[in-house]
Amino acid sequence: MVKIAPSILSADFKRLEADVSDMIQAGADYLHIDIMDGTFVPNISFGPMVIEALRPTTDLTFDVHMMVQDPERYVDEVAKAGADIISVQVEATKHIHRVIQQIHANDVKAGVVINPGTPVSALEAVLADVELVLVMTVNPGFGGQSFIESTLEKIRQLRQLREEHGYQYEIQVDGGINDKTADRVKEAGADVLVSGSYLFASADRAQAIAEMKA
Ligand SMILES: O=C(CO)[C@@H](O)[C@H](O)COP(=O)(O)O
Ligand SMILES: [Co+2]
Repeated sequence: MVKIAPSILSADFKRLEADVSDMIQAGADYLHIDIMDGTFVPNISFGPMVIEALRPTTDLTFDVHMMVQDPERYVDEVAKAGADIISVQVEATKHIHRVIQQIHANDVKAGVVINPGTPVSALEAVLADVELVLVMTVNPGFGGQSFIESTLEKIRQLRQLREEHGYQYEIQVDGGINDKTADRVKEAGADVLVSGSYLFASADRAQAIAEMKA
């Protein structure tokens, strides 16, 4: 069964703790936390302080998606704040292998992320070293965008490479995931579905999560 990771970018920040706890009750498997720096992406969200504030409220897996230029500058701080998984964009660093080592040195699982315009081949050399591969199904920076069809093929490729080589990573998708697109990414081979605007706007979040998992 797939895992569901609500993205708190779409939460109500004035009642963040309550919104997070509501999603946990509703059946979330991971909490997806988007850090945006205003340089790698044209938006600024929040930093490690928010992770630190939420950490004592739950044991749920904190899945941190860093949309930050040169993420090596902040990985240690994000780990110390309480991340369980840290994923970095392959386009944002000249030293992807070194950043993965840095994440692991903090006893945190490492993920790598590719934008819709980046091919799977850009991370082939590190696929054996990571616990998660995130295929962006929208261009990163904002919630509420439409799913990009051409990303489905990359999910299939990652599934095939994992089978061929015995790699261990989970395949995660992020952007435009709702009741309709969920079935398509599952069929292509995704293991973890990130969803922000759709889940947070659902009148019955438990039902929305259960339907996505089904
Ligand atoms: O990383 C990002 C956006 O860059 C995401 O995690 C969004 O928060 C997903 O939002 P929806 O597309 O599901 O509304
Ligand atoms: Co994200």
